[in-house]
Amino acid sequence: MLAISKLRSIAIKAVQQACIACVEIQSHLVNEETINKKDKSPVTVGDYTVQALVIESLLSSTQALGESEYSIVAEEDADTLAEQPDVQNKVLEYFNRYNASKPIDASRLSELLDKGKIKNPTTKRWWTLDPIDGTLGFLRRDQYAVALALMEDNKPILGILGCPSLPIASNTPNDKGCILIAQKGAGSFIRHIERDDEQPIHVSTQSDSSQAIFTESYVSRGFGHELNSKISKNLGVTRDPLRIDSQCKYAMVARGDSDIYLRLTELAYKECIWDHAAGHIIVEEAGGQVFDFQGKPLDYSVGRKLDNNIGIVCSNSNLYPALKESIKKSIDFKPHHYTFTLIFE
Ligand SMILES: Nc1ncnc2c1ncn2[C@@H]1O[C@H](COP(=O)(O)OS(=O)(=O)O)[C@@H](OP(=O)(O)O)[C@H]1O
Ligand SMILES: [Mg+2]
Repeated sequence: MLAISKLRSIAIKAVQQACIACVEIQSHLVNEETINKKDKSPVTVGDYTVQALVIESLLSSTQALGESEYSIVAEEDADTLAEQPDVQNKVLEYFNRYNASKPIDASRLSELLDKGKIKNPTTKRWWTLDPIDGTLGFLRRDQYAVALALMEDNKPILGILGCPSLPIASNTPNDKGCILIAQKGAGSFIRHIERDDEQPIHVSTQSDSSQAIFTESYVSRGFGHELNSKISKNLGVTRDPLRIDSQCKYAMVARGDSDIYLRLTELAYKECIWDHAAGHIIVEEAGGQVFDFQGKPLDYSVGRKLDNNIGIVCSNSNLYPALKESIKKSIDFKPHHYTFTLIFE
């Protein structure tokens, strides 16, 4: 099996190229290039182009080193794209521009995209990819991320988050575009999209909950923001939350710009694994905690969704115990986890 350090470089290269493509595609995006998937979430030329580019890059880099193919679990597939010939042509045009040495046709494009369609990985190591996490942020020209994780025995061992619109540091707001990287047992790092040097990152040491900085989704889905404000009130938080799209929220906690990220929108919603695997290991390797609302570890062993988990609790280590208590005070989970009620004083 390939050394993890080799796969780390391969994954960074794939995400770096994807980020460059995202920036260009975003600058040319017009509404016609947005179509609706069955679930009505917007999928753009960007999502398909990036999924195909990353899969092609991972396959060719690992194959060149004689490694057998790893399963890939990714957000998009070719079905909706095939119904939209104009969008498909645009995706092919972009793909072949970035992959000029090995141009492909529509059928190979579908084949590449559909590699990500599997329900359950069949290899010990497997990739999970969200080509554009935070599609709404991408369309709004705000925050989004290319999220790639390598799993081994159903746990993340590598996480790469490409954040093309996120400033490399909070004190240099105009210097945008960073990649966060974590390898199991080797820490978390940040690098600029256009530079090779990496700096270690750590979660904050904040232990005064009144000063804690919460981060939550930009859009409030279900009872999301209401629940978070309940929990932060019970924790004694006094500051307004940050609202950011995508796994950039994990990035903010991992580098200490935020102390807590909470996510629970409705009980019936099951989180997609590609929305969490990369951010999860990046926060853990930066010294933070990632569990669900009942304190359970995230279980990536049951297919494309976190079916055994309820929501996400991500925090620096100092605040985690008090946060758990505040969650207990704010939500009453009923037996068998079928329902819960927010507790109002
Ligand atoms: N109901 C509900 N609850 C929780 N999560 C949901 C829900 N519906 C969708 N999604 C997934 O959320 C991903 C975007 O999350 P964000 O936190 O970036 O949302 S937001 O843009 O800030 O509102 C988004 O990922 P992308 O599709 O990659 O953008 C979805 O996978
Ligand atoms: Mg996506």
